[in-house]
Amino acid sequence: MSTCDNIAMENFHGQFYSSLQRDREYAIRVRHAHKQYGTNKNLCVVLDGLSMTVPKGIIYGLLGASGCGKTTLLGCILARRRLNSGEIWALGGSCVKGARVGYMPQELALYQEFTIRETLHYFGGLVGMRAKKIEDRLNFLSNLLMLPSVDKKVADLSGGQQRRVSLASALVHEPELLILDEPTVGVDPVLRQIIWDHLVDITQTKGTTVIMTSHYIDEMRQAHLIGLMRGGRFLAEESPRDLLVKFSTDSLEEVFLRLSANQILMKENESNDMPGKRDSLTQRSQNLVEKSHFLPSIHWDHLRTLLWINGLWMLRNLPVVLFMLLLPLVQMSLFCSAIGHNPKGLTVAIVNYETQNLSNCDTTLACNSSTLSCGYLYYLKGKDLNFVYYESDYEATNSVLKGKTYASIVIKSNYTTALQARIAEWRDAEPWDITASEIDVLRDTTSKDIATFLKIYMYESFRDFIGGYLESCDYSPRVVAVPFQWKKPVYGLNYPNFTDFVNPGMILTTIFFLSVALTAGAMLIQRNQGSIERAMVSGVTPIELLITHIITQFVLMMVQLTIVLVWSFVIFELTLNGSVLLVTLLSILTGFCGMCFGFAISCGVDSERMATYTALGSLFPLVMLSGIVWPIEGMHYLLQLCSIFLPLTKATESLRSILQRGWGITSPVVYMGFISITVWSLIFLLFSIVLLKVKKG
Ligand SMILES: Nc1ncnc2c1ncn2[C@@H]1O[C@H](COP(=O)(O)OP(=O)(O)OP(=O)(O)O)[C@@H](O)[C@H]1O
Repeated sequence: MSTCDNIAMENFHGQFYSSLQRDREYAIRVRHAHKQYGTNKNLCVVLDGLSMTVPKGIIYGLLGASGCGKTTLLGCILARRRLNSGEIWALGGSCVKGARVGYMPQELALYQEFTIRETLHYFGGLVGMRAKKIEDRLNFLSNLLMLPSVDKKVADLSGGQQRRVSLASALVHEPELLILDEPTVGVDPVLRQIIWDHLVDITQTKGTTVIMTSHYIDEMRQAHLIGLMRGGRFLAEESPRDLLVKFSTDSLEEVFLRLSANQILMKENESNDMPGKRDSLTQRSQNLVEKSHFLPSIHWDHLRTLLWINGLWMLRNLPVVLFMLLLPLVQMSLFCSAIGHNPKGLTVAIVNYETQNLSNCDTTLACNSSTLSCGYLYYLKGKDLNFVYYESDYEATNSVLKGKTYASIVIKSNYTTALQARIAEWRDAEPWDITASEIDVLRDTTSKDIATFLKIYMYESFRDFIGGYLESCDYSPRVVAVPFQWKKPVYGLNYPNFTDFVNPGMILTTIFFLSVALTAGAMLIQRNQGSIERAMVSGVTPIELLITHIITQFVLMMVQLTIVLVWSFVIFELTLNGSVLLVTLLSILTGFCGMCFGFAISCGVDSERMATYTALGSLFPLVMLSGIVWPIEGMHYLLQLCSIFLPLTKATESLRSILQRGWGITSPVVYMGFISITVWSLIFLLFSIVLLKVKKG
């Protein structure tokens, strides 16, 4: 049972039972409808106690100036907008949707990239029509509405042709009730008459009820009944013939003008004589705001058609889809090859006062060596540095000042003898020997990482050099080593690398934000094209929309995920010590969370531009505060508190522990990541559903 039917069932009881019997004779009955937009300051009352009666099997023309509320009234009849107060009964229930109604909105609300045939199969499929029947109707309607080749894309049609496809989409399933918002705009007079003849024919032969709006007042002569709307009410609701006779004219336009003038006069009298009458009228109207339920109402026809249309959309937008699939590949390739590797080929200025003759520089480490400086430089060069030799420390300093080199290394003239003395007489070493055995280093530390790496290279090469020299003198190298015994790390590598640290966060951020972009983009495109609105009138529920989008995006996300994981662990061989299954599951949950966030964004904002700003605006705080590029322990304690509540923080910690520590799901750090990302997905989903509900008004 659909949401609509549920509401109708609720309202069967009590005071409405008898009136419902009466309402069954009418296609539509509206009583004391009040609808306003905005709040106190910007209050705009569109329907002001309006009542409307549409018998079955007639054409009802809704006329009125632009902005008088015709579209709003149709939206309320279709339960796409809520009344503030008043009652609406449509085809015997409190709202009407699905196969019983055909709706042509004012805006086009068609997928531009689909052909006429695909468009009609989409709308027919949504209301459960079989393909054969749709084809028959397609032939009939394309002849009737003089459509071009049915295999032409909607985007390639003229404005008038596109509106005719929109009309055909409303007519395809031969509904009981047709609601057409300006169906004849942009249609030439001959075709306009053909459309009118068809509408008259289906009211007579099939008992169809048609409610239509038009700006061409005089074409409404052909309607059985017209409602002239102004100031939120009807000036008249009669047959055009009666109105023309009553006002002794042959122009409906003149009738409208004279009724409008009467209304202005009456309003002036009302406000002089009876202030407050309007308020009491509004208050007397019973508030029967439709209760919208989010009970799962799922139809296979809807799911099948929505999935087909989503797949077709991807096929028609192949460059966009390919871009979304290639993006993670490019991103992971760039990340793995550009981030976290030790800098190589750094240029360093060298001044070796011990020997300026490089060809004579003996690098052999022997106890009686006279050029130990050459030995040290040999080890340092092994760190892949690029040496530039200078004759004086003045020149070397200048090269650092001018940014030609990252550091200058100056070795004093009696380096070897001083170093040998320092080692042999370590306790009684003379101060000048200590000074002469020191190497002077001048660095440019504007790049923290390069400065740190240079320092590490110099320490490590000195450790290896001095160790080799001491061994050649039969000393233990440990005598001069820093007195720590670095055991093999419990988790991680002897030389931890930055790529491994950032990779878990990188994988999750990539999956999360690609899902956000895909989902928010697809939903907004459809919403702004009006196709979601139209699908909902065809009976599609928000839950069905969510399910089909989740399935479609899920397929894309799985491809993206496979690319990201294969690139990280197979191609770039980053550390993977834990379970591949857990890594995959956590990544899927993160992608799902991204989808839910994308839904929330698309429900919360109205334009793709705002969606992009929101997604970008959330990307940076998430990357900065989730411990992805820098440990959370290094952040301000207030930010540390914030970071706990972000969706990617616990998930990143969890993935890092799986990848590097090899921990399983029983570890609290690991399962907290799973719990946190699941809770966030639910929060985003609930938020989307609440927004959908609230925004409907
Ligand atoms: N979502 C909204 N929020 C605020 N105001 C709205 C909203 N939708 C419509 N309105 C206002 O309500 C009034 C009636 O709009 P509506 O679209 O129903 O008019 P209309 O009679 O269909 O106009 P037209 O013939 O030009 O299509 C207009 O003044 C419009 O600005």
